[in-house]
Amino acid sequence: MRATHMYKIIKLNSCCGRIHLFCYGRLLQKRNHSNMFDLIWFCVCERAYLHWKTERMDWTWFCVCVWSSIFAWALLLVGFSNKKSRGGSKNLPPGPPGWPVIGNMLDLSSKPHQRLADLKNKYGPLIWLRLGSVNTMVVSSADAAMEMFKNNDLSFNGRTITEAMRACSYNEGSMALAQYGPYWRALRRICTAQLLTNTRMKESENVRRKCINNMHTWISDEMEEKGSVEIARHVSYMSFNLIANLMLSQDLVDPQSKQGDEFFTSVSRFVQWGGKPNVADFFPLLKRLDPQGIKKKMERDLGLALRFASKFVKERIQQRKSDQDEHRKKDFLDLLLEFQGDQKAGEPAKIMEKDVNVLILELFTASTDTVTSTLEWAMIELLCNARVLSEVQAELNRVVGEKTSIEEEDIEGLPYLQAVVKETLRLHPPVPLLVPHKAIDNIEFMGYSIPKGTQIFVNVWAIGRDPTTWDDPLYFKPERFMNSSVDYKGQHFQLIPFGAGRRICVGLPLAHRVLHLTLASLLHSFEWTLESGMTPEKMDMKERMGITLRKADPLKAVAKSRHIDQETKGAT
Ligand code: HEM
Repeated sequence: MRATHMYKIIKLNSCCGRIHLFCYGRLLQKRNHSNMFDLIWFCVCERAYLHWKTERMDWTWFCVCVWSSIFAWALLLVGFSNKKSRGGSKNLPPGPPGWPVIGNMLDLSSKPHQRLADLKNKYGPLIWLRLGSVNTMVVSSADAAMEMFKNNDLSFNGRTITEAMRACSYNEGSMALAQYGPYWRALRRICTAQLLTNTRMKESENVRRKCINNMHTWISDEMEEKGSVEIARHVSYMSFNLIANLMLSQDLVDPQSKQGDEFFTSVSRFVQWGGKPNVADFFPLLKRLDPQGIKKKMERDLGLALRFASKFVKERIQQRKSDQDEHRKKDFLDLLLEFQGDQKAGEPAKIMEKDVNVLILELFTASTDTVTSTLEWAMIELLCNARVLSEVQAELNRVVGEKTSIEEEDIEGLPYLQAVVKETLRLHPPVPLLVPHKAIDNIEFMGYSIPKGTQIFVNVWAIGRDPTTWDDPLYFKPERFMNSSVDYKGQHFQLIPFGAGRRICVGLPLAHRVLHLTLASLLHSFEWTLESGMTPEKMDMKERMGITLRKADPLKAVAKSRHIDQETKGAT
């Protein structure tokens, strides 16, 4: 039947018809290019045939035939170019069949980590996807992650750069997006040696204390004003100020006075554009067109945020020129401006001013949203698990007791609180697919031939919920970490919310301290309950995916200044 139709269509328009027949045959041959497509194609042929039969072939149908032929040719060309872009490799990991042109883009949905976790059940721990023209491999098990980070770290150390992140030449100054090489190494060294060493950490403890105390005041004020608190808002202001103090020696935001609001908002906006899926990333031809306008919006908001950063940098350059005070304590910005690279090792002699602006901005974005996401999820889980909440409070009573403020050294004695943080990061890693890596060579990996340039997603969200690794993986059970040495510092591949290997999060030592100190302080200073009318059963745990994974509706809770409950203390 189909053949008859096709034959008659040939008579309709000899040129178009031949092309149709050829393409149709090819598509039927490659059944994995979707039945849906065959169906649409068949309908076009069928309609054309009917028109021919009733001798009503007019311009409209002539155009349909011509356009569908052009489309068919485009498909064939894309098919060939895809084959070429696979580096000729046939030995690729399994994966779902893709659509013509768009490949597996529809397989991702708005929550790619969840959809990819489902696909893992069908295709196993390594999945191959074609996202438009971008070859992508998804790593979804602890063993595969170990193989990647332990035995092949160097080969997978590149970064894919999205169109949005090319706005204002951001990618050229960024550390997170720098390709593996001397510039990236120099920046890592400055961060680890100057900002995040143990000594620096100790020196900056009072800064963390101050920022957390300010947050307590904002929470109390909001409680008085509104009767409930949006926790994430205050945590994000707190961590923004914290990094501002470490880098620029000043507070930048204050929710009461709206001070620094413009800078804070422009940073939040540009983070939002950075996380939006952009078709231009998957079809090189669309890059110039920017069909969703994402790059344009990014240029606006990132441009504004960079102008703020540049203002701080310029002021500091001036201050350093006229500085009489030789004993002024240097902060991270001073160190960036003083940096002298090892040119023999290929490092830049100095970091250019425009790149200093980018780095300053990057540390704000990398730290604020991740810390906020983790602490918001921790509070949600605790407020929905009364037993865990009372256990962690009992531990705080026991160890910290009546002291009004918690010191960082107290954290060592709070293993249950530490387990709560690990459990939160297991279930709710803020960067669920890590920052995408890229294969910098053709590489043999776990029996497959992975072509150079392949984008790599590591699905830490799926790894954290893998039933072959974790008992009751979907339950919030901090106890699982109580007599276990598993932690998130990049050695235990079942728990890698900060990544692992050379590109592991450079801010981990800071994040580790901030998460514990802030959570302990929130719980020690306030008695928390859900808003009236809200119960754990009614709590909507839906996720919202931006650059980090956040709760779709921000958590609102009621905070009451806490006096230690002697009964709980006695009972434990
Ligand atoms: C809960 C807190 C945090 C989490 C979960 C987190 C997670 C991550 C992850 C998953 C990566 C990518 C790793 C990879 O590509 O394999 C990363 C990279 C990075 N993080 Fe964090 N992060 C956190 C806090 C911070 C903080 C506080 C800072 C800044 C002081 C920071 C700065 C960075 C930077 C600069 C990179 C890029 C590193 C590179 O490409 O070499 N992060 N982080």
